[in-house]
Amino acid sequence: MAMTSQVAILGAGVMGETLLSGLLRAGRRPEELLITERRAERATELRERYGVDVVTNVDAAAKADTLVLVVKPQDMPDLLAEIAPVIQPSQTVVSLAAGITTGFIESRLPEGVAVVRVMPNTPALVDEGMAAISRGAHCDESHLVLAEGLLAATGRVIRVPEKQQDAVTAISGSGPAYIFFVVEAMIEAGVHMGLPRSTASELVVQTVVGSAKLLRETGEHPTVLRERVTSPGGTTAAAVRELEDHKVRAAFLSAIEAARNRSRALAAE
Ligand SMILES: NC(=O)C1=CN([C@@H]2O[C@H](COP(=O)(O)OP(=O)(O)OC[C@H]3O[C@@H](n4cnc5c(N)ncnc54)[C@H](O)[C@@H]3O)[C@@H](O)[C@H]2O)C=CC1
Ligand SMILES: O=C(O)[C@@H]1CCC=N1
Repeated sequence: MAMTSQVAILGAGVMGETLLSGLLRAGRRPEELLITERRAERATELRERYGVDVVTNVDAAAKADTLVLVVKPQDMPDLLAEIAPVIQPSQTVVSLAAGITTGFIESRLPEGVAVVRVMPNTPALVDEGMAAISRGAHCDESHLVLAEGLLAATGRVIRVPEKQQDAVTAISGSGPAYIFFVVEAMIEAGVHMGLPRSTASELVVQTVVGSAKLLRETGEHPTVLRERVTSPGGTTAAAVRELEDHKVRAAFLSAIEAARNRSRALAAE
């Protein structure tokens, strides 16, 4: 039986810390949270920074009602083997690992444990995260609501059928990296044209933030917004023609399909 209403975050790397800090910002007390972390130095750093207890995986699985698994997909089998002997069907498992199915996790835990699969993203660190959640075989509404409560601390949450999770991973899970890639390229272009790096950086970052806000607040289709920037015979038309000539749109389609395929392959590994 779980003894408290604690949430344990198992694996406190980039995404584990993002969730931990988000829960604390959203008003959870450090005593309600536990973390586990294989790297001792990292564990000490997080305990000092956030005032949360660091425990072993077995202790976390014995104590917490909700276990949030945030290790790399490759580390998941070992972690599941470690917690399986102590976990009870009254506990809820929430997995943030790319490519790992609820069926895989269920098959390695005692019969009846509710598993929720989540794909978050790193803008959660500034409360602008996008998370998609899917139910496992033993989940009811209360488990989904519980997972939504955790993820809503750091941004938006939607529910998707699990078969869509590989595509979700490729779009919003990896998505911030594509945007940062574009930002890097735009800053580099500014520097090539002689702008100071700091000027180029400020211009690009605010342009990305402003464009995102315009999309969100107007609800307009991106094509409409792009057409508004594109004066006939003007500068934008010249640039967009180059993007089309370099098949940038096709490159995005291929890149995102590669991410989707990699998510599928992680499950097989
Ligand atoms: N970084 C991202 O943007 C996103 C990551 N994810 C998923 O989140 C998971 C974690 O990713 P990151 O945080 O980026 O990786 P990371 O490598 O930064 O963090 C994983 C942490 O788990 C620890 N760890 C590994 N095995 C452990 C064990 N048995 N017990 C305790 N701690 C253990 C590692 O020492 C490390 O600190 C992955 O499954 C990934 O697919 C999902 C969406 C976005
Ligand atoms: O690159 C990865 O595998 C993880 C999943 C989504 C974002 N980062």
